[in-house]
Amino acid sequence: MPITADSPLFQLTGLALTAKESEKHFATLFNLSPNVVLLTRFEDGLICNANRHFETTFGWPMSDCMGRTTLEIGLWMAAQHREMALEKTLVTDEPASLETQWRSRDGRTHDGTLYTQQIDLSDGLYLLSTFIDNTEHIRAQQALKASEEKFARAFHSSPDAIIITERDSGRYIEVNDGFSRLSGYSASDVVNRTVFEFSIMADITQRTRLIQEIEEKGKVRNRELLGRNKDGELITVDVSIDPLLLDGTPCLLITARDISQLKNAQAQIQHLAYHDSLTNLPNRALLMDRLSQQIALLKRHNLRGALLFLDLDHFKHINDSLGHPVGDSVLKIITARLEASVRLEDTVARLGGDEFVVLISGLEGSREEVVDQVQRLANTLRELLSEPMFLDGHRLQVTPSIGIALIPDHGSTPADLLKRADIALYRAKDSGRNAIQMFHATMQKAASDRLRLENDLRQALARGEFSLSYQPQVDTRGNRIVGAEALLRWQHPSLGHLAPSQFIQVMEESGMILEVGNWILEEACKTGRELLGKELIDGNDFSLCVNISPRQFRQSDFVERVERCLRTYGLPNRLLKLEITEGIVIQNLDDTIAKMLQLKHLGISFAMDDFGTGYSSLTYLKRLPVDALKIDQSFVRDATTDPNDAEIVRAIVAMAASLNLAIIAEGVETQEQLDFLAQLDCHFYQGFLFSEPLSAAGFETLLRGRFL
Ligand SMILES: Nc1nc2c(ncn2[C@@H]2O[C@@H]3COP(=O)(O)O[C@H]4[C@@H](O)[C@H](n5cnc6c(=O)[nH]c(N)nc65)O[C@@H]4COP(=O)(O)O[C@H]3[C@H]2O)c(=O)[nH]1
Repeated sequence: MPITADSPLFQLTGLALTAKESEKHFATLFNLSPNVVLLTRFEDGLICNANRHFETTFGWPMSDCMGRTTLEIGLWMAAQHREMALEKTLVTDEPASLETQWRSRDGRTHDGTLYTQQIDLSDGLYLLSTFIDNTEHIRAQQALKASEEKFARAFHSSPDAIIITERDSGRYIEVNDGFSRLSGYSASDVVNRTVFEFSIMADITQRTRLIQEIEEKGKVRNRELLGRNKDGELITVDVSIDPLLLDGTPCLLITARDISQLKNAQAQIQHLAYHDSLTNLPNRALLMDRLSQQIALLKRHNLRGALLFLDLDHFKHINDSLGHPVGDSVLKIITARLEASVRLEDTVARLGGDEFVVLISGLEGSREEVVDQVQRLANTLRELLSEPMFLDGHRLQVTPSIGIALIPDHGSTPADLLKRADIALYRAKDSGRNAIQMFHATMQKAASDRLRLENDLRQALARGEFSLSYQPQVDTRGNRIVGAEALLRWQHPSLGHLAPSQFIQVMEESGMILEVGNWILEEACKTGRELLGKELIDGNDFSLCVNISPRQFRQSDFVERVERCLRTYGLPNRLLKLEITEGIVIQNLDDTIAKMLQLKHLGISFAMDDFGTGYSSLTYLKRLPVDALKIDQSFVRDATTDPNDAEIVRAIVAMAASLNLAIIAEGVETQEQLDFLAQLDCHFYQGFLFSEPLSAAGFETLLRGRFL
């Protein structure tokens, strides 16, 4: 209520004051009023007086607005507003109130409550207006409302469950939709009831501990808890809690998020990271983990364990010839057989491809007894895995090779043990496969020697340490040189000259034979070209024999490579004879035959090397388009002394004759051997008797001597 001249206070104080003093007093009150007070002429709003507050609030000093009307200075937002205010004063003597807006000099709008009252003074009718500026208050209220709305929206639309409970009683005060989604309970189900009446928190005793933690640390963040929904299902939730004071009551603001799916996904990822997807067996990472646990455990209990490293013999052939789906099924059957034959506490792992590892733990007894136990188990596994399996109409039999390392005898770290079991496996394979081999310290040396050899071999080609020797092949009838076999030589920087038998297999296994084999072919063709150019050999009556390893032959572009090489050196195709071994037919006979036919079509011929030492299947031989058989030197060597070998040589010669194949004997060292062969009508041979393998220059000299 504005203070006016008629106000009780004024009148009360006025009783004791003179008119002059009253006027002064009024002026003081007028100016000191915390509200805006304005005196205008009733009829037109001419500004007669305004207090300081008016001046500061609306930016109109008295000097600027005196003598102007309120409409002229734009105080009202609209002229009707003023009329409404005037009208209100007509119906009551009391100050009339009106919610309105006034505009300040700089155009800003002020919301306020306007009290107006007519004052009848001696010189006319006036309007005393008191404006209580509510702008800030209204703005603050609006901001509060907006903020409340914002929070209410955030509260209700949050994907997370948000719950407010009283801290001590556990009474639900408010829950959002997220809570209903998570728990299955609606707000009306729970509000005003306590958390103790539900089992939404699977273990309610945790609540006390959480409250304690809040008291100590001020909050709880991202705690993984178990919840239970209305259907009784357990859910894993991530919970954060903050303390809250509502109307003086300590409360808890709880946000919870269902992380069950996330946990499942995490568990799945974890599983995938530690398991092989095809067989679901533990993979290398998990095996290594279990192995290190086992090593510690066995040590503590003074027990032994064993690591069995298994690999399936010729598994690649199954994949290559019957396809990967059959290969996969074989691996699954092997997995099932392995799992069925070990104890639950043992681990069967797949390291990849056809490599499996069985970790046997807790073996008691003396070392001999443990070795015996493990060997018996390995043998059982070997027999079990070798049982035939029937897949896709195929009867398959896969045999394993098994390497064994004893824990802790053969290593104290997972890596060492695995490496040693692998070394033993390698030895088992080397000894003819389908075998079991226990690690032995001497194997370590062999393995590291082999590794060194492999590393040295990798650099041999680039360092120019390889060369080719040529061993002449002779026709006894006329003692003519009818060909030469190119033989690889390696001059090792520290070990000196190494025979191919010491490194060809390493090259074959490591794949280096592809690159080196290419080089051999090129080198032989280059020499052939030179000899031809010098007319030291007859393009129509000479065979340049090059050994081709199975892996080299299996290259998909092998035919093109050979053709390209011959073209590059301008060598007649018929000059080239490829020496293959029976190993070539182990894989995909049809493909081998197709490739051979392609090469034969180009004029290239084939000799079957080391005949008699391998499978020597007549079925293969009949189907393979070879031109010649080479009698292995092991038979030739003893043919004159051992009747068995003599018989074998005789049989090979007869077989060659009946299949219409040429025949050549290798390793002929004595005249006696030569005579024996001649008597069988075997006239072609190579061997020290005629010449050792010679360097290209040496061979050239030999040829030159014969032509001169
Ligand atoms: N005791 C005796 N030995 C004789 C006699 N005449 C020749 N030899 C040796 O017998 C081997 C004949 O070669 P191979 O049977 O193809 O057997 C070869 C062949 O399988 C392989 N090899 C050699 N060079 C190559 C090559 O360039 N590529 C491939 N893939 N394998 C090769 O290494 C094997 C051994 O080669 P080398 O050590 O050069 O041994 C050669 C040769 O030096 C003899 O009268 N008495």
